[in-house]
Amino acid sequence: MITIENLNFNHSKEKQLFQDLTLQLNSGNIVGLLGKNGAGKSTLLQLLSGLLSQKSGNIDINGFEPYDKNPNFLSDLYLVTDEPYVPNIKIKSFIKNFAPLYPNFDVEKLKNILIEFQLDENMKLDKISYGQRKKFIIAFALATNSKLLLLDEPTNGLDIPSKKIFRKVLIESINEDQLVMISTHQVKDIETIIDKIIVIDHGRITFNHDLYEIAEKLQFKKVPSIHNEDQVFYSEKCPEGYHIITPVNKNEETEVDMELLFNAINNNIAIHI
Ligand SMILES: Nc1ncnc2c1ncn2[C@@H]1O[C@H](COP(=O)(O)OP(=O)(O)OP(=O)(O)O)[C@@H](O)[C@H]1O
Repeated sequence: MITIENLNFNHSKEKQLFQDLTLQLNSGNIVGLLGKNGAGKSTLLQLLSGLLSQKSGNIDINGFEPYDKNPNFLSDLYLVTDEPYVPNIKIKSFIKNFAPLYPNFDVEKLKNILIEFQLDENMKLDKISYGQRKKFIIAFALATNSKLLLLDEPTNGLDIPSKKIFRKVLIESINEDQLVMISTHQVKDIETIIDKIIVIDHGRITFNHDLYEIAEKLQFKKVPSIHNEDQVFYSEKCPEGYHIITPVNKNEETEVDMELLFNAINNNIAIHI
């Protein structure tokens, strides 16, 4: 669905951010795009949505080059930015004006998600909180049924119950034809819903694996002390002892602790998968 080949990009007057970046992503996945501040997550989402143009290299999304801004491409893509721009109108006017731009828009789905998020169609978008606006835009994005959903820090500003509802409505909403990319630092917010992790650092992809591969190859445990250091890829001290990442032993699978894994990758620990 997405093929990126030898992508080179820098913001004007800035040093090179992406250098020969190559990446292939298929539909049917919810991808967690992780990375430290300034790693290039938002820039990558802007390149994929055609807001920015690469300096060289190719981006192909279902046969479209994003920066060409073909209407058929734009009507099958939704980018939720961290600070979504919304006009000063009621939710119902927003739906009336913008839903027709998306041929697969599902009004019933939107209404159901608005109920889940406790939003009312008569609310004015400039009179609601940042978190409520964010929830509305997430609901709208899901209702477009776009093949590509790009969510930049979607859980920023959401309270704890709303984060749970976000995960629920996302999982219920998407199908195998869609690809969802969620950029975040809030690893815990998305660890139960993503099936692939991509980590970028200084514009380079430093980790790109499916969850099932990680669960098959690594174990995440809490131990009182560390005995065999050779067998431990990464450890962090905790009140009960240590959180550790080890290779899988005797085919015993554990739940992936994404925050621990992310910390290990950020500490340049070689994780063998
Ligand atoms: N409009 C811009 N003009 C110049 N430089 C920019 C612009 N936007 C981003 N950058 C720079 O590009 C790099 C990548 O920024 P980007 O916003 O993509 O990172 P990010 O991973 O999304 O960070 P964060 O997690 O803080 O949102 C940073 O060094 C940033 O300073």
